[in-house]
Amino acid sequence: MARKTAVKDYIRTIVDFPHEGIMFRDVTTLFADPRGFRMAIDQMLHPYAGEQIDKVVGLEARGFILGGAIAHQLSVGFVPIRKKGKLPGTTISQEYKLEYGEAIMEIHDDAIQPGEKVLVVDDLLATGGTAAAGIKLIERLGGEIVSCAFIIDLPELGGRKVLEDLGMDVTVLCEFEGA
Ligand SMILES: O=P(O)(O)OC[C@H]1O[C@H](OP(=O)(O)OP(=O)(O)O)[C@H](O)[C@@H]1O
Ligand SMILES: Nc1ncnc2[nH]cnc12
Repeated sequence: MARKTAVKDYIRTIVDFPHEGIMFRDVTTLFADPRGFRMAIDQMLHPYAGEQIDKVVGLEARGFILGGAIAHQLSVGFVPIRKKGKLPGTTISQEYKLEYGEAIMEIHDDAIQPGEKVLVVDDLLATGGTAAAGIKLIERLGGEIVSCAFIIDLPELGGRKVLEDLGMDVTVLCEFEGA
């Protein structure tokens, strides 16, 4: 490939993973490259310069990698939203739809204080089910979501509209066609 100049150039596509017909957009190649990783973090943060953000919330699992770096850069705390049964303290739960069946996300019930301004972070927006569950958990704790930031949007899967219909501001760094 020619010289990489954009975040999208660092993302690898694996065909037929985890199922036949899926074009898996693999951000590990972006994370592994110091220039690419810094570019992604800087660009994800850029729209929020000067905005008040009290907490960064990352969605399991790749949202933890991005969220940790972004929270560190902002000098604010990081909060994980995890799949059911992983968090040790008292949690609240939210069901969400997967391609097949349903799953449950959880957050510690003392992780966000009412009125705190929250930035939600994940690597990829597909159907929006994961992020919508995260949004509901944060709002149930009284958090005020400033925005939801992703590296990748898969527009054909409609997640951006799902989040915007929930009243969310959404930022993405790049789009890929196909599921
Ligand atoms: O918009 P959606 O249709 O909800 O899909 C997006 C989610 O799917 C991927 O995570 P995955 O469920 O593969 O979990 P993992 O990061 O723990 O592997 C991705 O990192 C998002 O969190
Ligand atoms: N195509 C895809 N690539 C990576 N992660 C995903 N999560 C849902 N769809 C995905």
